[in-house]
Amino acid sequence: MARIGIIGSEGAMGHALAQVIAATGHELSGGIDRGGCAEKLADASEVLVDFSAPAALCTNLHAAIGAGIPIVVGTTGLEEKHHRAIDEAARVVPVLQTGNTSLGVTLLAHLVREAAARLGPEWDIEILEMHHRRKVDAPSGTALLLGEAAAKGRGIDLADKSERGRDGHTGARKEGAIGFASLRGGTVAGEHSVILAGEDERITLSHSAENRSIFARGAVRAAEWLVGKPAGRYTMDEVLGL
Ligand SMILES: NC(=O)C1=CN([C@@H]2O[C@H](COP(=O)(O)OP(=O)(O)OC[C@H]3O[C@@H](n4cnc5c(N)ncnc54)[C@H](OP(=O)(O)O)[C@@H]3O)[C@@H](O)[C@H]2O)C=CC1
Ligand SMILES: O=C(O)C1=N[C@H](C(=O)O)C[C@H](O)C1
Repeated sequence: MARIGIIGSEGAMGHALAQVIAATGHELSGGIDRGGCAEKLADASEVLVDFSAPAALCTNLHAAIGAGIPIVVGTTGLEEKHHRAIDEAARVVPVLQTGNTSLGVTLLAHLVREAAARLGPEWDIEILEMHHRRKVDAPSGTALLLGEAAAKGRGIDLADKSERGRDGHTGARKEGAIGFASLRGGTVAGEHSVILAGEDERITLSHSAENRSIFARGAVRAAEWLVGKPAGRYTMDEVLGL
């Protein structure tokens, strides 16, 4: 059983995490939100779970390093500089970052990679996501994770091929592009579809989150798995043995 500290504890994910921590017999060492002291929380914890905001990431990584404990980063909307900071931190403590902690999406990424690897670039890949009206980042972390999986399958760099935010006279679709589209509304917990569109046929690989408990369960599983691991950057694949 692990002593788990939550960053973003009053948020939607913070509440879902607290429920899973209680239900699984782990101990909640505390929680912070904006203005809270990450160092103090880290000192009281065996592992941190961060579902807050990108602006908090560096402080949270430093707190984990200061206390010498692992951290799960579930926050999305991360940029290149955040990934560099995660790589740096992972030299000192165990860090797991993912845009989606659920078993279903972790498996879906494998299926997407496999499909992209087997189908040629004449199959257009489009990623569609829908989330609740409160979501502040787009495309979702999951959509980007699925885009990375498709790009890996194709042996290309996503940054070179991604098409985001089409509007106006865009011109025809570029061969080999990976497109993203984001919808926002209501209370949708998370819908993702990867559409592979070929000549006269289409494959759609989809995942629907019915509520946030799937993310919370995955994050708590990742947290308990990380305790005692050597420094390094880990993935949900490793946690779930996929
Ligand atoms: N990887 C995954 O599987 C999942 C990832 N997410 C991601 O997790 C994040 C949180 O989602 P959600 O819970 O829905 O969002 P909410 O807005 O409901 O909660 C965010 C919480 O983080 C707090 N927060 C904001 N800034 C800071 C800061 N600088 N330091 C500490 N706490 C801070 C907020 O406090 P305050 O109100 O005071 O600003 C709030 O309590 C998002 O990036 C979301 O995309 C969500 C679900 C699953
Ligand atoms: O903000 C959310 O709610 C979610 N965020 C993650 C994302 O950006 O993909 C995961 C999940 O889809 C819910």
